[in-house]
Amino acid sequence: MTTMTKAAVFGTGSWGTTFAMILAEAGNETTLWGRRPELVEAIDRTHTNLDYLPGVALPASLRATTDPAEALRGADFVVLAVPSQTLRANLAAWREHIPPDAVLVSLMKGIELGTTKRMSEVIREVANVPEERVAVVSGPNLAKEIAQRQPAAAVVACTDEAVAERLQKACHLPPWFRPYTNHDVVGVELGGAVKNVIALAVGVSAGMGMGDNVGAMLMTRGLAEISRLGAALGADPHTFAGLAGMGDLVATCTSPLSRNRTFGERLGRGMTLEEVVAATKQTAEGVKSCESVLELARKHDVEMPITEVVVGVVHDGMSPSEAGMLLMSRSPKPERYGV
Ligand SMILES: NC(=O)C1=CN([C@@H]2O[C@H](COP(=O)(O)OP(=O)(O)OC[C@H]3O[C@@H](n4cnc5c(N)ncnc54)[C@H](O)[C@@H]3O)[C@@H](O)[C@H]2O)C=CC1
Ligand SMILES: O=C(CO)COP(=O)(O)O
Repeated sequence: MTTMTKAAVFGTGSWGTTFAMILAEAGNETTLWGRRPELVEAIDRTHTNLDYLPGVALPASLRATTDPAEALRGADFVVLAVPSQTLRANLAAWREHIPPDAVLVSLMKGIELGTTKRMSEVIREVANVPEERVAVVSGPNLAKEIAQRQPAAAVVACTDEAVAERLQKACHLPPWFRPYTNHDVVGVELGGAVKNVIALAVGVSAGMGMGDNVGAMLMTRGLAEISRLGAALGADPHTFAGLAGMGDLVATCTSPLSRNRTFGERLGRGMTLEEVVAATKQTAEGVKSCESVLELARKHDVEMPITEVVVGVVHDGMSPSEAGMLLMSRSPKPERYGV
């Protein structure tokens, strides 16, 4: 007799809820953990998440709870979808209930402020687990499209190929969700975190009224920045041509659904930072992670000019036109990729 795979998903935001839908429909016994009792109760009873996914019918088999111990009981996969900057504190509160052999899965796309750690590093440190028990899911996965059952592909990364394949199997749901495996955890995570910073830049340019040449320039040179940082941190350069690199960069930088692009667009249109923050109801990871990405780049002596001006515009009062001027006035150089 085969027993059902059990998954606990932490975070009832748009991506946590959508990924929990996929896991539940793929046949895993899935429980969603959330902070707010009213929302959790509504998900559990009415199978809807009106706050984050209005109009979407969640699978009847998907359970929800505010009790981490209940969600984690017997879990094979512990999927983490909270904001990157709160993960450390969240996980510290949950770790005592995590089953000893469970695989911890990060859906998050950020770099921790202060430590410059990737989410898989934070998970390993706080939950005290080896790298073979930590996996990352990333790629062009705008949650709202997937929740409406549009097809999407993703990358499931783990240094242990067998673990990646196990997770791939658990979330493979034809014709809706197609996960590929990859062993390059560093590259997959960097692609996901840094594309948010580049999406802020593309958004600012669009908000200023710039056209597609500017967007394409920022995306392409942004990919060069991601690749340079990846090379310095030991990532596989091929990862950045894949779904978690180029794929996610294009989806996020071009989609009106992207919170990061939209945040940038509002700044580019002349709204103040306070106004944009007040108008942004969901997690736009690049807003905080641009600072930790830049710090990481400086630690490793990597030049990231787009990231620098994003930090300037978002945090240091630089005007969007000053940012554009700075980028375009850099000394001319040959186009070389990954250096
Ligand atoms: N929405 C999307 O399309 C995708 C998002 N991601 C990543 O997934 C992660 C989560 O994003 P979303 O679900 O979109 O965010 P969201 O903003 O929709 O939801 C965040 C969730 O975290 C909870 N939360 C906020 N502060 C918390 C705290 N202090 N402690 C515990 N829970 C807290 C919120 O209540 C909410 O349930 C982010 O790192 C994001 O970059 C990745 C792929 C796609
Ligand atoms: O990561 C995402 C798509 O893959 C979502 O991007 P935003 O966080 O900018 O909405």
